[in-house]
Amino acid sequence: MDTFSGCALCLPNLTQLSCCCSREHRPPLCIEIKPKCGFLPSSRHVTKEIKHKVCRFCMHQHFKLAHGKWKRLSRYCPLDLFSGNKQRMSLAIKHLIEEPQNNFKIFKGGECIYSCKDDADVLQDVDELAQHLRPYFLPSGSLMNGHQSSKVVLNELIQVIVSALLSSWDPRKTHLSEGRVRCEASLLHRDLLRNTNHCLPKDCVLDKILGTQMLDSLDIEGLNPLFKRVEQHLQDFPKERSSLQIDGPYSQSFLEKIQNCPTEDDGSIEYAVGKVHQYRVAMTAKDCSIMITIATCGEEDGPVPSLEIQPSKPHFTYSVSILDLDPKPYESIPHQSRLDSKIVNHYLRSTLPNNQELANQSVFLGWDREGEDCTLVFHPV
Ligand SMILES: O=P(O)(O)O[C@@H]1[C@@H](OP(=O)(O)O)[C@H](OP(=O)(O)O)[C@H](O)[C@H](OP(=O)(O)O)[C@H]1OP(=O)(O)O
Ligand SMILES: Nc1ncnc2c1ncn2[C@@H]1O[C@H](COP(=O)(O)OP(=O)(O)OP(=O)(O)O)[C@@H](O)[C@H]1O
Repeated sequence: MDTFSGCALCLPNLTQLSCCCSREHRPPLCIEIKPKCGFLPSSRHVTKEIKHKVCRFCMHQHFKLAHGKWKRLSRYCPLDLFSGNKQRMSLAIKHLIEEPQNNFKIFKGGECIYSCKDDADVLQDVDELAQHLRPYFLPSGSLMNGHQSSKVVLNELIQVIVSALLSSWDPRKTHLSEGRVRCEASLLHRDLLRNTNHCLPKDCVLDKILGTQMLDSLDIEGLNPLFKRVEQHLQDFPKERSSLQIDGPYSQSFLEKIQNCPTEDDGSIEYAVGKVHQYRVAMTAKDCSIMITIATCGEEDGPVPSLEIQPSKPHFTYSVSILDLDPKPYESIPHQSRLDSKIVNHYLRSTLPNNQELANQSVFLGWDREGEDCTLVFHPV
């Protein structure tokens, strides 16, 4: 905790439900998912073809493993989760359960019962999790036991999470462009990727997050020159830092700068600032978490509107919230640019044998072996 910050946020405890209708007094379950970026960039500014094919999360996994952040590769792909296709979403959640890293946690009655434990035997953990979940998803008299019941229980949990992620009051759909929702690193069968209808219910939590993430329309490669334009402007007119709201406040007028940003680059500072602000908001949405809190509802609780997730299964009351929305600082943009190059170069080097030669040559193309930008720029004299 930053005890010098001078301010603090007081938030409700999202692992609990404000109104828990269960008479059985079973503690609520809360599933926390940090979904990360759910689309492939289509910006013409992207210089590495691989970024149009493999998503940032999947490339980043190899970088994280190499740098010791995690011991095992996660098979989770955010593009599966954001696809709107229930089969793909279920697999994405299954992969999160297998290797939660910092993307998946489960709380029971406010206490974390499942999260990343890098040294633990994962299989044992999953069985332990199933034991916790059994009373929520299997009838008390069920004769099923052992491995079979764990599978059923985890499958039920996955179905409930999918339903909560897709829940929306709006009957309309957001159709997703196919080229942006298929990641070549995802382990899903190509047919499943090809023959599915990609759409999310409008206004479901995934639709809201994805829409905000997509404010990053230029990719960091297209954003970088605009960041430099803003930097130059601030050097020339330092007093404008405050009116351009570079460090906030994140008020209505900040929102207007984002909404009213010109669609084409007219060379103005307004365009550059608008795009930088949009990028920072998108970064926040790429790093936020979803909290899904559920509690069992008995039939004796009577009809409670919109609380039924699956008609033939146990009924749950639920709430879906978004967490960790603190704005990403303006100063982090150069770091983002360097990190992007490192991740992509590392991926090309480590996974694609045919790119070995390209990677070895990369020092001449402007990247050293660590992926740092080391381009020599020759100016006319
Ligand atoms: O850059 P990324 O994608 O690695 O995201 C960072 C997260 O790493 P992750 O990949 O989710 O393990 C990182 O997560 P951890 O602290 O590693 O759990 C932070 O959320 C970081 O945000 P901030 O700089 O602390 O505001 C995140 O940094 P931002 O890029 O969102 O600023
Ligand atoms: N309102 C809340 N209700 C319940 N749990 C919460 C709430 N806010 C945060 N948490 C829990 O605390 C964890 C850390 O929260 P958060 O990411 O907002 O803090 P942070 O200080 O930014 O930490 P970090 O730097 O690790 O991201 C979350 O992943 C979540 O498990």
